[in-house]
Amino acid sequence: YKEKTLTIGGIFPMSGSWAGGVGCLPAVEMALEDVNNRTDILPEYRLEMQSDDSECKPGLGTKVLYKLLYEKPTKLLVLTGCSIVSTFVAQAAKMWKLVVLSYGGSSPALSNRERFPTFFRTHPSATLHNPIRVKVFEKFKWTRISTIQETQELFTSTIEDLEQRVKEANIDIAVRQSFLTDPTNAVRNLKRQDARIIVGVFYEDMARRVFCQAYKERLYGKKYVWFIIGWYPDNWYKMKDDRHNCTVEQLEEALEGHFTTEAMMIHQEPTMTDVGMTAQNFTSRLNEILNTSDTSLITGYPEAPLAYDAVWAVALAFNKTAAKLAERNMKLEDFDYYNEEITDAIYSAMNSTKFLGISGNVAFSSKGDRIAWTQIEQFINGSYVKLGIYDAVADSLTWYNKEKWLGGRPPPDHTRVIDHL
Ligand SMILES: CC1(C)CO[C@@H](CC(=O)O)CN1
Repeated sequence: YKEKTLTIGGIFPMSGSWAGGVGCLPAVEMALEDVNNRTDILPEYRLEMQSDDSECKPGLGTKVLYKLLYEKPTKLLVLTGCSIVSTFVAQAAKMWKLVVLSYGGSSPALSNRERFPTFFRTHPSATLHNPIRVKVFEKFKWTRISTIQETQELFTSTIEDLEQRVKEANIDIAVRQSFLTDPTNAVRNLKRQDARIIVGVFYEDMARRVFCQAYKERLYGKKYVWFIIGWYPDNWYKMKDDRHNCTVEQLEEALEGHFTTEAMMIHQEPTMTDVGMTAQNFTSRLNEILNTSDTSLITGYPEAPLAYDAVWAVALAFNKTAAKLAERNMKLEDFDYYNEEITDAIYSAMNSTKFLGISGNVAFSSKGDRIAWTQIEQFINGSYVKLGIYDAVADSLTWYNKEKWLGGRPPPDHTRVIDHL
């Protein structure tokens, strides 16, 4: 029992623009231990991993991939983190008939079966923020929206997806602004063009500059609603940053009442999952392994459930594939980077993944995208309050009626005659 070994490759960013390997590698190792302790999963095989650090750099990530491929034993699949590394690895991996599973890739560009025919991800695409944004626009009858984005591919393709969705909902994006490093003019133009309901997509360092400018332009308060990204670190606006000259109090004033959206990366119920523990069990085990009192300092900590579930998705897919291949008198260990039949079997097993993991229901769209729930919060008196949860599959929005309006009611999306009376 478990006398044979199957090996996968793992590429983890331990430093760089997203050092998510710090929180995710321990979660992957925990999952490998857990699946190898299960006698009902891969009873003939131990699942092992060879991994290395990409520093979230595509070139180094590619070098790690080649090392994994040219060193024995044969790898049956590769786990990746950062989007930028995943795009390089997933384009190369198909030449070795390898399935790639990302636990940390959020870029919408990865939802492309032409470029990435064997790619899957347990990390949701950044476009997952858009359906709940549209749902909330409809809830408050906002049909005139404005957008402001940092010119990065991640944000450009997220706004493109939003444009698509709002059009289908008969909502209009009346004002579009973008900036590279200095948002001053973009924010000024939003004010000039009477933007009211504003979706802002940028990294947290730019968010501080945007809201400092919003403070100066008075583009905040009871007439405005800002929607920004919800996965910035806690107290992101309090970080020391000499690229803007506002005080924390000024930023807090400009930020009062803003909404954030984010994908939910950990199961919200205390219920037992299909991986044999509750989300709380997972969290306490991980905290013990990380041996830290302040997990907010661990990059990749929020994404750790995605990494843990990625290993389970691999183990369950290999389990299914082993049985399928046996019908054709083939074995997983026959894989040799050329055998398309084995890749196809792994691909179709991965494609039909469906289990309740630590990160919630794990399932993939036809493009390999993670299907997940999203949540919306509001910044009220200096802290975030959960306003609602959206399940896009069931198209159901759960709303807690906790929102606060500085003007006592939802602001209109444009100037109305009565405003002048
Ligand atoms: C939510 C976030 C921080 C988005 O970027 C991901 C990293 C990436 O897409 O490269 C990790 N998770």
